[in-house]
Parts: sequence; C-alpha cells; structure tokens
Amino acid sequence: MIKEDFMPETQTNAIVAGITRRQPNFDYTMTELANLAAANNYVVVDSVRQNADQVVAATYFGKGKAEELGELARLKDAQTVIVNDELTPSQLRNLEKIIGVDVVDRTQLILDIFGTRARSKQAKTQVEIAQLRYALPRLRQRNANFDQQSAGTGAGGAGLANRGSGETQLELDRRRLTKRISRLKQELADEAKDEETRSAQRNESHLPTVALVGYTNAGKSTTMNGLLNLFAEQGEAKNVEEKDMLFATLDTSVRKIELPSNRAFLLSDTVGFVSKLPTKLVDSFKATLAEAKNADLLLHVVDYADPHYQDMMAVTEATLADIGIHDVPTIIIDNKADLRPDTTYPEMVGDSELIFSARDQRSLQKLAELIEAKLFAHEETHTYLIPFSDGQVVSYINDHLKIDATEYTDAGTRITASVDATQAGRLARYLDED
Ligand SMILES: Nc1nc2c(ncn2[C@@H]2O[C@H](COP(=O)(O)OP(=O)(O)OP(=O)(O)O)[C@@H](O)[C@H]2O)c(=O)[nH]1
Ligand SMILES: [Mg+2]
Repeated sequence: MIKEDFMPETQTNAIVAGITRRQPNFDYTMTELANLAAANNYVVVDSVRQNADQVVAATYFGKGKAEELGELARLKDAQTVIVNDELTPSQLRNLEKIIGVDVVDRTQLILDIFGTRARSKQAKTQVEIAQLRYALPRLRQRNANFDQQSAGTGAGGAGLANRGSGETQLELDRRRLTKRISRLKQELADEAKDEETRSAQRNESHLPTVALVGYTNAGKSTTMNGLLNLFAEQGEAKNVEEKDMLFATLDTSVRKIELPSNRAFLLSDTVGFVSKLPTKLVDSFKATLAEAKNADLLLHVVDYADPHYQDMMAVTEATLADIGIHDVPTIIIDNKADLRPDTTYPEMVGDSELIFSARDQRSLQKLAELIEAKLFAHEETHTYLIPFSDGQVVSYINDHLKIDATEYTDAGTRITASVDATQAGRLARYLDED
C-alpha cells in the first residue's frame, strides 16, 4: 500500500458555498464538495447556499451573500471559502476582495487532489497540464494576493506565479507557462504512442477487452483485485491499489484474466469520475481513458450502498458521453451490497445488472460468468475432426477455445468447441458436421 505523503502541519477551516438554480442534484453536489474538501485536508465548518436563477457575472454570488460569507468566515474562523463551480478569474479576484479570505473553486479543489494523488510519470504530467491550463489565465489575478495564499491551495502553479511587478514580468511568466504546457503535451503524446505499441503487443492474441468504469471510490480496483485473485494466471495476479479515498487510482492498469472455461480477456482499471469533473482534467486524461473507449465491454461499478448512487450513475454516464464513449455494451455492477440491509446478492436485475459485493467470492464468480456470457455471446459451437498429423491445431484449440467435448477416433481428434468468427474461419477445413 502506498503511504499518503500529503499531510499539512495545520489544517485549514473552510466553508463550502454554492448557488442552487434548483437543479435536482444540488444537495448532492454540495455533499460531494464537502467530501472533496475533506479529501484535501480541509475541515469543513459550514455550508452555505444561495437560491438564484443565475450567477452574478462579476462576483458569482450576489454582493449581500458574499458579504455574509465574509462575516461567517470570521465567525467560524475559516481561512478559505470553497465554491461549488469553476469561477472565472475575475470572479475569483472580486470575491476574495469582498470576503477577505482565500477563495478556492471546485476545479482548483479537484486539481489539488489529483496533484496529491498522482504517482506515475504519466499521471503527474496529465495533472500538471491541467493545473497549468487552469493557472494561465489566473496568473495576474492570483499574483495580486499571492502572499495570502494558503499552503492547501498551492497546486495551481502558484510557484510559477509572477513575483515581480510590471507587465513585462507577467508576459514572461505567461510565455514560460505556455511553453511548458506544450512541452508536457508533447511528452504525453510520445508516451501515448509507446503505450499504444505496448497495448497492441499485450493484445497480440486479440483478446477481448473489458474496462472498469465508474464513480471514484465505487470499488473498481477492489473488483479488479477480486477477479485477479480468483482467475489470473500466475505472474499476472499483481493487485492494484484499493483504498477508501477519493481518486485512489489515477493510472490505467491492465491485467489478463483466465476463466476456468479456458477463455481469457483483458481487464482494465482506471481513474474514477466525480460530478463536474473539470473539462481540462478530462482532456488531460484522455490517454488514460483510451482503454475504456476501445473496450468490448464496460463494467460500470456503482456504490450501491451510497444513498446518492443514482446521481453518481448519471454523472458517470454523462462523463463517458463527454469522453466520446457511446454504445459500448455495459454491465452495471451494484457493488457493496454487503453494506445494505436486507439485500440479497449476488442477484441479477434483468440481464445486464448484477447486485454484487467485491468482497464476496460468489459475487465475483457470478460476475465472471456474466462477463463470459456477454463477451462470447456471438460465438458458435462446432465440431472439428483434426488428423493426428496436425497436432499443433489441437494445441491451439486446447489453449484458446472453450471445449465442450474431446474424443479420440481412428481418424484423429474430434473436438467440439466454441469459436468466434475469426477462429471459425481458421478452423473451417476441419469441420466435421456429419
Ligand atoms: N464493504 C465493502 N467495501 C467495499 C466493496 N468494494 C470496495 N469496497 C471498499 O471501498 C473503498 C474503495 O474501493 P476502491 O476499489 O479503491 O474504489 P475505486 O472505484 O477503485 O476508487 P478510485 O480509484 O478512487 O476511483 C475501499 O475501501 C474498498 O475496500 C464491497 O463490496 N463491500
Ligand atoms: Mg481505484
């Protein structure tokens, strides 16, 4: 298990604040904002909302509300106000002036969490690009009160902020930042090319691919590990990290799963989603999410024990659509059923949804069966007669196909097996349909 190395000496009190336009999931996005804040080591001391049909262009909140927030911050000893949306640079600056404490928007908060969690070079680069793109238009504004920035909000390129004064210095900073963004993008593109090659090599046997997707902390990594522990080949069983925290996984891991029937597929685990995931971040993580895009089957893991699970599902579906993932067959996994009272599991709901617990062997078995049924639904069963002289064909079948029967006859080995279209073509000349 990887140790958290982000532990500020002092915790910062924060107030979370949002504008509701009476959208149905508003309460939920505020709860989530508080969770995101907690994940960033803020202590949330209050939650404030304003009902409004639209935001005020200059200050986001109305002036009265902003002043109220300032008073509340002093009353509650909060050093930061966290806003439930991405603010424009000028809204951020104006609000800070009125409120008198640091203002952090939802985007900054999520970027900070990703910054803390990123381990691999690719994840770090992806997060840094998103952070720099966020910081670029805010360079001047954030500079105005740079000295007041608290440590907890420093990930947005504060180190690159303009410390000098005057237009020239600012221009210089901007140029330096822009240059760094394009260099990082180039690095990422080069890596993506390598990754493509690697993934092609990994899948030279054209195994079907299955991708875990879903909300952060839903149990994707735990499901991956459960399947690995039951079905992975020796040496392929290296577990991924599972942890009770938001965005534990930022990289994509791919493992081979070998089913008892002899069939195999590649399973990938990747970064989770959250509502209003900043588009810059989604953009940056396109390479990481490519596995899901190219998958034959998606496993949409849902935290079925969370009262907001339906909101979370909607967010996941919207994010997938955003990334351009449409029409991939999907199994919905209602996970953590063990935490729900009076819930029976494993149990199917219709033919593509499974009430499940990643900590339960029978659930994992059932999931494996379901995946197998979905992936290989298009297969046909044929009987082949292979002469003894073609022993390598028998080996191929034994290694790659699901076999229903084997019989040794005078003319050769008679095997009944399931094949997909390609395999059917390859084996056509051995067909023995008497
Ligand atoms: N009780 C219970 N806990 C579970 C189950 N599945 C996962 N968990 C726990 O939920 C937490 C999150 O699990 P992960 O597998 O790390 O979640 P994830 O979807 O990979 O999350 P991210 O990588 O952050 O997106 C961990 O503490 C798991 O032990 C389950 O079926 N039952
Ligand atoms: Mg994970």
